[in-house]
Amino acid sequence: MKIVVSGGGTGGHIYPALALIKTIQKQDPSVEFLYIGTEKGLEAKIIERENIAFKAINITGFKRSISFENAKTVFRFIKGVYDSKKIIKQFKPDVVIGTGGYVCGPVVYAAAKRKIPTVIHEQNSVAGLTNRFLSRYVDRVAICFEEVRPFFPPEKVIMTGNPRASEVLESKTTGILQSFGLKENVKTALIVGGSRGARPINEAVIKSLSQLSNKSYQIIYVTGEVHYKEVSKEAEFLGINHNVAIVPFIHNMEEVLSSIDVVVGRAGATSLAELTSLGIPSILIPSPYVTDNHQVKNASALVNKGAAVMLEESELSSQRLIAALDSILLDDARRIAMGEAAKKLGIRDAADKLFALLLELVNKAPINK
Ligand SMILES: CC(=O)N[C@H]1[C@@H](OP(=O)(O)OP(=O)(O)OC[C@H]2O[C@@H](n3ccc(=O)[nH]c3=O)[C@H](O)[C@@H]2O)O[C@H](CO)[C@@H](O)[C@@H]1O
Repeated sequence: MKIVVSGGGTGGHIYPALALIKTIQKQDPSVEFLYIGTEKGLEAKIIERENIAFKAINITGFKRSISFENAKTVFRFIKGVYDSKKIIKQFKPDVVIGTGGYVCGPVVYAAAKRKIPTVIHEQNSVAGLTNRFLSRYVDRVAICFEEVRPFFPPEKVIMTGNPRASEVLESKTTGILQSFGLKENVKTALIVGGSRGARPINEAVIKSLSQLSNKSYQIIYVTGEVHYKEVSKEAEFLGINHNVAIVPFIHNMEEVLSSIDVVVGRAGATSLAELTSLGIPSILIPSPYVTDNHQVKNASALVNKGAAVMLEESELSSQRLIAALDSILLDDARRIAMGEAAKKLGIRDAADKLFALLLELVNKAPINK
């Protein structure tokens, strides 16, 4: 069997794709994959590290206001469809899956037009623009939140959950905290502003560093690649203690998460799938800069069940951040209750469900289409 996978821009669209690929490779090593992304998105770097065949097309997203850039995007979309058709004709996939981000648009559209079975995977509680457009053409729409169902043609929708929820479960590793220069038996918070880092979170964390470095708990603080230099300089100036480890990005997040007691982060859907799968309490600061404010809706699904607390970016301050961390890390009963509430929300067999959906489509498809 041959599968084309496409998804990109940010980690939230790429890691579910990668988790699905890894699950399928384990269950059927004969399956061949081709990943189609862009050179500029995070996918080029992430997929390259995994030894998966990768082809890039050139495409950008639409701007919300009318602009000359949008005219260029239309042209790039048409060119993207043309290039995707060529790649697809050559690779001859049995099924094509898009996991979000604008790169999926031309790839999945081209596949549907060539009558190849197609699936899109929507991670969020509000549908992304590309997935809304593609849902008219694809065979199935796999979702992770019930709230998103009404955005799509009802007969195509199937609840699978996010494959990353399955992957993080299998990755219990010991000695991870030591690899960050931290202690193994001390309560640990992970602070991370999504896959690209978030300046407003970084600003609040920098202001909190001196106080945090005197706490009985320890911190892994992921700045985001582009912010790392600036944050490290500030931290050096402040002379932080050895209980805070600062890194630009974590490539083995699935291993690290199993040693974490609380996460402070954005409310990206893939991160939330990981947290609920493992039952990790969280302090969520939804990004206000995303389509239809969907991170607030993602976060609310956890907050309403007692699995997370939400801090709006507009009310974020070092005092609030430290108080939220203290209230969970210094209160065992609360931390455990939040963790249990999170665990109840996890869909842990998501990767198997998504693979089963692909198989169903491939087996139904007429031969020699
Ligand atoms: C600004 C933006 O458009 N954000 C969207 C993007 O977020 P973003 O890409 O930040 O997505 P998520 O927070 O959902 O997922 C991030 C992924 O990257 C991984 N990771 C992160 C940091 C790191 O150092 N190492 C690492 O491996 C996480 O473990 C996770 O698997 O996609 C999500 C899923 O569609 C959406 O919900 C978000 O709204």
